[in-house]
Amino acid sequence: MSDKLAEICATKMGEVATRKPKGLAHWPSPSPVRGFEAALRARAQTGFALIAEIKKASPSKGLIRADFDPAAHARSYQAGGAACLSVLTDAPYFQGHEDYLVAARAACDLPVIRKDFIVDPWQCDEARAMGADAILIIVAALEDSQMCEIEDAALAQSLDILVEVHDESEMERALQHLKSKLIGVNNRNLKTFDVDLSTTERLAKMAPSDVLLVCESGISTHADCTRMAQAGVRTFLVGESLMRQKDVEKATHMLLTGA
Ligand SMILES: O=C(O)c1ccccc1NCC(=O)[C@H](O)[C@H](O)COP(=O)(O)O
Repeated sequence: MSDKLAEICATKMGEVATRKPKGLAHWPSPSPVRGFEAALRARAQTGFALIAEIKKASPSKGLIRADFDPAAHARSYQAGGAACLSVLTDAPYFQGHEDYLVAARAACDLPVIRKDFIVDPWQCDEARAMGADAILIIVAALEDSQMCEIEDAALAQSLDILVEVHDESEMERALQHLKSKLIGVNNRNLKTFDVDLSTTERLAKMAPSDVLLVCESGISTHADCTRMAQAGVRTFLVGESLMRQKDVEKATHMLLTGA
């Protein structure tokens, strides 16, 4: 595990150990789950499928968007053609908040992943209570037994799971131990924060045909998407490059269609 990821996970474990899960008392009426993986699979059959990320700040770039409005972003992403949303709820490193997920999901019809560092199964219950449709499992952050427990907790809540890998050994662990067929290859090196799209091209060769691969991080143009499609990957998770745009709807459409 990289030093940065270890630091983030230690912070998250401290937080999880010292506070109680927020549940139905906090979010009294979670709406029915929206199919996250199904939406991506449907869209990837006919074009590029986009998970558009609502990301105020990041460890690598600091503040990305000062005039941050998650509901407005959600509407623009949907109008621009996104299939799903990703909303950062981690506060210490991404300046995220659970309220951003609630606001974004209420503003559109898209399925939403709670983008956070899930280190304890109860975070899955909390994710569903706030309205999330999917959670992230970061293979690099967890032991095999931990990631299986978290996956089972997510499935018990009818949540979809995006499994995130960075290299060959993490891809092998994901394929060997987890049930989810939605696997994201993160192109960001967590030691240097450099992004290298060839990571997806390399790891795509390892994925069985029933796995839907998601190319994560460092995508900023339609040409990037077209390049990834040569490796058989038609599904993308994009944050920063869209968050920095003035006209988010137009930029989302341009990313997906090239026009
Ligand atoms: O974005 C970061 O700086 C970062 C640093 C450390 C751990 C994770 C990080 N990002 C999480 C993500 O997976 C990205 O937000 C997501 O793939 C979108 O990437 P991008 O399009 O490059 O914003």
